[in-house]
Amino acid sequence: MFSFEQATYKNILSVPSLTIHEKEITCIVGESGSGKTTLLRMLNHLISPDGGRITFQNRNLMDIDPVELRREVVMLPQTPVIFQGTIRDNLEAGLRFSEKGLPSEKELEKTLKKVNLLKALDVNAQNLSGGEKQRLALGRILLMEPKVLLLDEPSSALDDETESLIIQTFVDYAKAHHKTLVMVTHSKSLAKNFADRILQVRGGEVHEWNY
Ligand SMILES: Nc1ncnc2c1ncn2[C@@H]1O[C@H](COP(=O)(O)OP(=O)(O)OP(=O)(O)O)[C@@H](O)[C@H]1O
Repeated sequence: MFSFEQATYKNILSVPSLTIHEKEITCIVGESGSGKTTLLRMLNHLISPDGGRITFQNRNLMDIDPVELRREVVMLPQTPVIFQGTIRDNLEAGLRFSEKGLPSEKELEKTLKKVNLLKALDVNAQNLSGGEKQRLALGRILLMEPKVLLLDEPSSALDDETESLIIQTFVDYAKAHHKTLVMVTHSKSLAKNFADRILQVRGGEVHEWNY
């Protein structure tokens, strides 16, 4: 689905050859600062390689309109983006951005239940806790129904229970809907539990980790 060909980024990453397969759960592990987030950001073209190329469904990422790409390849960053306004505004934001139709009231409420956010749609999103904001951002992504979900490890500000809930929700969703999930995690045991394949970033290189 994604293919790296001699792709390099500054002196941070050098990836001569790497394929990320469709409908698999790929976990990315590696020490802090090794380049895991950088790798994830390359997949939805938040940054582009300064050498070589990356393809998505056999098309060079450079040739794909970023709005079109991010309709299909959606990232949940370490610290979620929360917009001014209500929970409803925030749930609808992704669909507005990707120029998709807006969901019904019922769909919005169903999504809140899915991510275990038991709040009214008209609540001001700024007043939510860190974990609730993370779940709201997750709900926004689920509504977009992208082909590929990119999950950067939820910030360490979250308690373990909330973190595993978010990851579990992502994994269940990806499995049930045959989505491709690429997930950064510091936890090798978590990766072993969930991943079809584990990639390790180390010394600027990316290798398959066979445990
Ligand atoms: N745009 C950039 N320009 C220069 N250096 C950068 C840039 N982006 C990231 N870096 C550096 O590249 C390295 C890898 O960063 P990255 O965020 O990808 O690591 P990580 O493995 O995700 O770390 P963590 O587990 O701590 O989140 C770090 O040393 C970081 O400071």
